[in-house]
Amino acid sequence: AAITYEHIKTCKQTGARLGIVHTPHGSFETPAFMPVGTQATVKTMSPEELKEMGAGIILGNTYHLWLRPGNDVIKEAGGLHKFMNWDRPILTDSGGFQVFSLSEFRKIEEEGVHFRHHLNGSKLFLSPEKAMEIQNDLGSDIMMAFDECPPYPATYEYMKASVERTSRWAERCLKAHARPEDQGLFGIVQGGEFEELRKQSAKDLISLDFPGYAIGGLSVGEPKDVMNRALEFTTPLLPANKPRYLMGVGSPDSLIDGAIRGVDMFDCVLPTRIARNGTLMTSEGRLVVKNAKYERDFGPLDPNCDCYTCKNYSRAYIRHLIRANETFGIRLTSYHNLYFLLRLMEQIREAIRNDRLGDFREEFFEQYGFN
Ligand SMILES: CNc1nc2cc3c(cc2[nH]1)N=C(N)NC3
Repeated sequence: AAITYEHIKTCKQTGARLGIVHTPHGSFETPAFMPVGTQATVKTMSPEELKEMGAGIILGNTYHLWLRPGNDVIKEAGGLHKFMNWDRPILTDSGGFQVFSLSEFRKIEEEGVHFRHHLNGSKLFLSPEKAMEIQNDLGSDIMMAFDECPPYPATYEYMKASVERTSRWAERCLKAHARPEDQGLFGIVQGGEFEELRKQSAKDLISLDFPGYAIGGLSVGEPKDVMNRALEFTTPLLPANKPRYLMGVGSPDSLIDGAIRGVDMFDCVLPTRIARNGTLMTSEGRLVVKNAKYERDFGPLDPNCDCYTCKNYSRAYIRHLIRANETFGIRLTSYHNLYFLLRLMEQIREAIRNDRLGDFREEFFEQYGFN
């Protein structure tokens, strides 16, 4: 099989697990954070810098790459790995979420979704088969099934019909899966905050025997306790010998709380997105470097960080670059934020090794300033 999960151990203090995911382009340790490279680049970072900071796998996006430059172009280049010069694992999202979050969308039918291009308004159509064809051309190691991503909140009735359709679409994705020996296809469990529907969705997808499962429909504006409760009754439904991927998460506290609840893989645009306006994640909490109080602060962004940015540049200098709209500024802030999250995942894995992730959560929350 293209994707296999190796369980190393489960933390004795929490439900967190330490593992390794093996893919055709190499392996990565879990729990893992996956930097997002929506348009075939993790914004402002080179592949060498991503490797230097320890990124084991990155994300690409079916929706965006289909629209621009086109999956045909990337296929002709020899696939996404060659096109972007990244020889480690790549996971591509299926476009399900992007259609519902980006496009003024028209109509969901059994066949697929009709919607308008989010940039030029032209009419478009995505289906399970089309999403699989695009990901096949991209050549990603992990493909995501094409699912319906209901808005939050949604009624039980709407969510029930949506889950049943997502299960039918998952089966169609499996049928359209051209190269299962080279690419792994993950099913996406939906069902919102309804335990019965999460159970139904998980049951349907497990019967299709995917090599990994994502938990979708979260991190869509629901309160954190709703997300944590949904995780508490969803992750135990999923097979212990396969990776569990919580889509679109997240912030440092959500990564720790997701790992504690048995999640193995995470992705989020947060680190690079907030970096672009000079907001940094540091060991003492969030820091907005444009703030006047840093004008003559010649210390590092984070005194407890040993990343390239923190070893070589000051808050004053980075503040200046960001205010002057100098591109080098967002390179430095992006590098630090990604490094911060990747190092947090290493600390989480270390805490699992030492059966103390609960204690680590207390220490981190105290220092970072979470409640
Ligand atoms: C940022 N929050 C977020 N929630 C998500 C949920 C999903 C997703 C992407 C997400 N991102 N992709 C899917 N194909 N389905 C579920």
